[in-house]
Amino acid sequence: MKEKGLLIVLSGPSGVGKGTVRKEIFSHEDTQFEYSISMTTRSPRIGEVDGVDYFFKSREEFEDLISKGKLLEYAEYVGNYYGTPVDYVRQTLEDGKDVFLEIEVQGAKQVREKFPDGLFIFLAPPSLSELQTRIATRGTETDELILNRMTEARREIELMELYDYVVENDKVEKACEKIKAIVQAEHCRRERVEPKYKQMLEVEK
Ligand SMILES: Nc1ncnc2c1ncn2[C@@H]1O[C@H](COP(=O)(O)OP(=O)(O)OP(=O)(O)O)[C@@H](O)[C@H]1O
Ligand SMILES: Nc1nc2c(ncn2[C@@H]2O[C@H](COP(=O)(O)O)[C@@H](O)[C@H]2O)c(=O)[nH]1
Repeated sequence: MKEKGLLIVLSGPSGVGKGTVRKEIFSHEDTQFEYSISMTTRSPRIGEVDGVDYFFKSREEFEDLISKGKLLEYAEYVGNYYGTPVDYVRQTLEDGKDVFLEIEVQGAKQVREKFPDGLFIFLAPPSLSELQTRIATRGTETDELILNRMTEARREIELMELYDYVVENDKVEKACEKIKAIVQAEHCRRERVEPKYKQMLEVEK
């Protein structure tokens, strides 16, 4: 029987660098994970492409997906919906491939309930002031939205102890290496070789 893939959830406050870290990981050809593109009702930022960065939806379309059970998880975050398409995730895991989700903390909590054996990694900022600087430097939010995201960030950081691992995103390369090492270690931990040895010992008897 084909082994199922591993569900990897990268979460953490807005602006910590989840997208930057994810893009760096996926920029390498040897990366074996499949990225699940989220749905959102947020408007595209300059340069964002529908079907690449997100599937951009109206509120009506998103609420229809919720009512049809098409989302593995969803959350309303600073005035917009964000959610993960359930069919894509389940099918890709069934195909034996690892799926990588990059989502906020409320959504990660819901995924934990449905996939308790997923791998949950919290990306933490070096400090709150550095987090605020990163959101502001990105230049995508108004001053009011930066404050809203910082309020959320304080709540989210309190929940980091619920994760399997916390990785500090001080330097992007270092954070990526740690995440890849965690995933590799998790695969080794799950690879059960006992049946093979039991069989060998049986043959010897
Ligand atoms: N290690 C780092 N050191 C300095 N700047 C960083 C680092 N990681 C990311 N950044 C910068 O911080 C800003 C926010 O990064 P990014 O958009 O990846 O965050 P995010 O967690 O994905 O945010 P959101 O959840 O809002 O989408 C970007 O301008 C990015 O270039
Ligand atoms: N619960 C979910 N959160 C998601 C999903 N996709 C992205 N996100 C998170 O939302 C915030 C805001 O994102 P932004 O692109 O507007 O900056 C951020 O923390 C994302 O990680 C999802 O499918 N579900």
